[in-house]
Amino acid sequence: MSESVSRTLTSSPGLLASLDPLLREWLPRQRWFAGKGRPVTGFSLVSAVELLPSDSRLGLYHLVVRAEQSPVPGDCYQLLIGVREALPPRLAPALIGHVEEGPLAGRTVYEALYDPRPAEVLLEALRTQARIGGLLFERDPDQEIRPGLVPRMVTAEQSNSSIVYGDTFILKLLRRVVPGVNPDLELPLALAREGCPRVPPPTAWIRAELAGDPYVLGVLQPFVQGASDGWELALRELAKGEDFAVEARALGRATAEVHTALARTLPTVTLGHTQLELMTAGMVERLEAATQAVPALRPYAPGLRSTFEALAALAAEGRTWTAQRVHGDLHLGQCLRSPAGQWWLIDFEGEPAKSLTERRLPQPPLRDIAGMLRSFDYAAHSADPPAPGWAGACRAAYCSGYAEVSGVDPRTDPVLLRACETDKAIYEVVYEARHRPDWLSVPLSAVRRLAEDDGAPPSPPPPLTSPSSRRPHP
Ligand SMILES: Nc1ncnc2c1ncn2[C@@H]1O[C@H](COP(=O)(O)OP(=O)(O)O)[C@@H](O)[C@H]1O
Ligand SMILES: O=P(O)(O)O[C@H]1O[C@H](CO)[C@@H](O[C@H]2O[C@H](CO)[C@@H](O)[C@H](O)[C@H]2O)[C@H](O)[C@H]1O
Repeated sequence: MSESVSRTLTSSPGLLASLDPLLREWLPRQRWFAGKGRPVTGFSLVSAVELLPSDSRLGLYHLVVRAEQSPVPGDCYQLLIGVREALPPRLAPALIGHVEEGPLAGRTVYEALYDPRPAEVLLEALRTQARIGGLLFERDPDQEIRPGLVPRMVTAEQSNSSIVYGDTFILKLLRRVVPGVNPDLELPLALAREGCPRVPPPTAWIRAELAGDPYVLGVLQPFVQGASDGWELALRELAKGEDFAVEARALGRATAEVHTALARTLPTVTLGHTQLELMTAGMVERLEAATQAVPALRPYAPGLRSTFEALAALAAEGRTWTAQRVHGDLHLGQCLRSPAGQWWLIDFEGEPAKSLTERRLPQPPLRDIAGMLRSFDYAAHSADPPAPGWAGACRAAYCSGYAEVSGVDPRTDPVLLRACETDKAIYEVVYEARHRPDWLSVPLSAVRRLAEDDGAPPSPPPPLTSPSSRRPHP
């Protein structure tokens, strides 16, 4: 490995103190900062590794810091901090600030991922399977990484941060990090072992042992070149007044391929009365918490609760369900279509708001299906004017595609499907209220429909190929 990467130091004591005022201001503004709405009251250092010497022209620190948000315990974040005398204009958007005192006094610190050199350092460490301080850069021995791939930071709105290398690989660096097995690495590795072609197989990853706990900090995967995500494609078709049912059906097939591979390779369990009680109790609890957080939900709470009660009633009659590992946060933005027309599923991290333990629990596959059904509805209701007929055709085609591969049509289980969709719509209301208040009306409109409907099961599966049913403009 290169000379520059080989120098590792633990943090000097004053490092975090000198960065503290700058990070307090900068961190809460980041899209991936999970603790929005509560001020950061301080930082504690979990780990510091100097990847490029800070007394050189360009320094680079890898930090894991806990952002205290008293009185609640704060989250831990992975930061890559570049250090320079001054920032060239092209790096202006990456500025964190000018350090006043401490070991970096007089220097400028910035978000290093915007800068090609620090990004190259990470890829080089993965390529050479470096061990730097507590950071373990590991690679699938059967996959090669060519040296010298040119990095560029992905600028899309993300929960984490990604760098594309030469259109060959994409490295996702997790931002809010928690100890334990991370499904974003665990599930794609399991699917790769199973030979599932719908998920890019991890090439390399960054792990760390921090304060005695194991962490996954990043995953490098093949980059699907020229791909568009399902959300962009759906909006494009909607804007043209075009049907998306053919793609929705292909997405249903891809989802079923992933589910069947996961069920083959990882344990499945039967959910009986007790587990179902726990599951519905969780749904009701999330509803209660959501109505506290978002008062606009309150009028709909009784209608939404009755959906969960219908599920509890089925369980009480002795109905059981099979649960397995699932994607956990499936929506159109997590699906990539290659120029050759193949669909890939990405981002197996699960819902960021849930604990790692919850995200790794086996779930009914209808959880993911509900996520995608919601996503068609999201696209249709973010269009102007809303296009519920378009969403209906996509939802039907998606279920049909799923049934073709798995042998199970999701619509034959309407009570659980409706409960999962309702739970997801409630999650989305909270997510939007916290991250994108302008979008709140989209899941709220679904909540209104789900609460006002009397819970009658959806109509039987419609034909696979229906003509474009986008509602004409009123
Ligand atoms: N293997 C890949 N090939 C091409 N683009 C990808 C790949 N993985 C992710 N992306 C792009 O990067 C974006 C962010 O990836 P994602 O895993 O969803 O991150 P996050 O967890 O931060 O939301 C995706 O929306 C997609 O556009
Ligand atoms: O992709 P992430 O893991 O960051 O997921 C989070 O953000 C998503 C938005 O970017 C959010 O998805 C919601 O909005 C989508 C449109 O932007 C829509 O397609 C999804 O159906 C809807 O849930 C997701 O919920 C959140 O976890």
